[in-house]
Amino acid sequence: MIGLKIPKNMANDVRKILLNHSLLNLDARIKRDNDFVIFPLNEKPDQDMQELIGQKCEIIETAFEKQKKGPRSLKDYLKGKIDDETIDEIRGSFDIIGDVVILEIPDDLEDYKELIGEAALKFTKRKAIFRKTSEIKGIIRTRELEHIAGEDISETVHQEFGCRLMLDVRNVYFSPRLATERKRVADSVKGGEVIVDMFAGVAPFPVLIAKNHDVMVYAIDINPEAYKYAEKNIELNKVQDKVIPILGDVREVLENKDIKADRIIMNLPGSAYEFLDTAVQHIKPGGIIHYYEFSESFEKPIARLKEAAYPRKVEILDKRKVRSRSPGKWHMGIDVRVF
Ligand SMILES: C[S@@+](CC[C@H](N)C(=O)[O-])C[C@H]1O[C@@H](n2cnc3c(N)ncnc32)[C@H](O)[C@@H]1O
Repeated sequence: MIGLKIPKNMANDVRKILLNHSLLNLDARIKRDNDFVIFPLNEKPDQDMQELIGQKCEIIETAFEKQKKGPRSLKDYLKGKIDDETIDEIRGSFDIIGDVVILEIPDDLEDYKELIGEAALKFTKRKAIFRKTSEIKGIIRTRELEHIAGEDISETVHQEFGCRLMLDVRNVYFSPRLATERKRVADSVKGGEVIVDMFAGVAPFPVLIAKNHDVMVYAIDINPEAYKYAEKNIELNKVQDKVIPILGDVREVLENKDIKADRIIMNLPGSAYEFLDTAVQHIKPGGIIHYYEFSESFEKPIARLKEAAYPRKVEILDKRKVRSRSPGKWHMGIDVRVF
């Protein structure tokens, strides 16, 4: 069977990436020794995935023991009670944030919510299970949640690429699904940069960047709760001398500060376009904007970027579908250099 051999200290983060991309073979047992972990894979990861995981990974051919019998998956726990297709849908909706699991349960399974919650609790071995009861909405981008199993705790510490991120899932925006996007951006940073995260939330981008580079990051957010956790996370990750948290509307904050940035992060995909003029005013010649937008195609966000920058010239460095938003619509990421 194909295995992915990686140094032990990377195992936790890589396991999450493999699970998110359905690459981990759950029927086989992970191998471990003092220095390395070997994950059993369903298929060989493509080049992009291998680069993301890191250069220290090695694809090898090796034998794995079979997993012990007993309920291991959500399907095993719910067998005979809910049909397999619906369980797959619920499983696909899982967001695991620290000790908290957030999942989606279709309305017609309302009567089974406690059962599903208990199964999710056993399956994930986390502390609290919440059900999504609204879309992400409003300026601060939070959603309503219903507690369905375990302890009713919504504050937790999530681990991501060596960073510890404290947050309350009820009061702030946070998506573990953006972990690989954050890593991609952080990996492109160079030492000495001045960076502005215009919509920083609990500061996952700034903390990851500052942990790995000698930089100065301004982490701005309008949500007082997100600001509070950003302050905590900066302290938890010991990056106080590199990240400055600022509470306020980014337009007003930047209007009163003479900041010129080498890099600006604009992860507010529903309305970041309204703030492009501010970003262009504060980006240095040759600086990079990481711009995000919900869109069906790349054309619209690219046209908006060009229009906002005019008469300055832009170079599109990269464009990608970060994740699916709804059928036909994507959370697009565009990296652009502004001259
Ligand atoms: C989609 S979240 C992104 C959070 C963070 N970048 C992350 O990856 O987790 C967008 C954030 O923008 C903040 N926000 C919305 N409008 C804002 C504004 N005008 N000025 C500053 N922050 C704003 C929200 O409070 C929210 O935390």
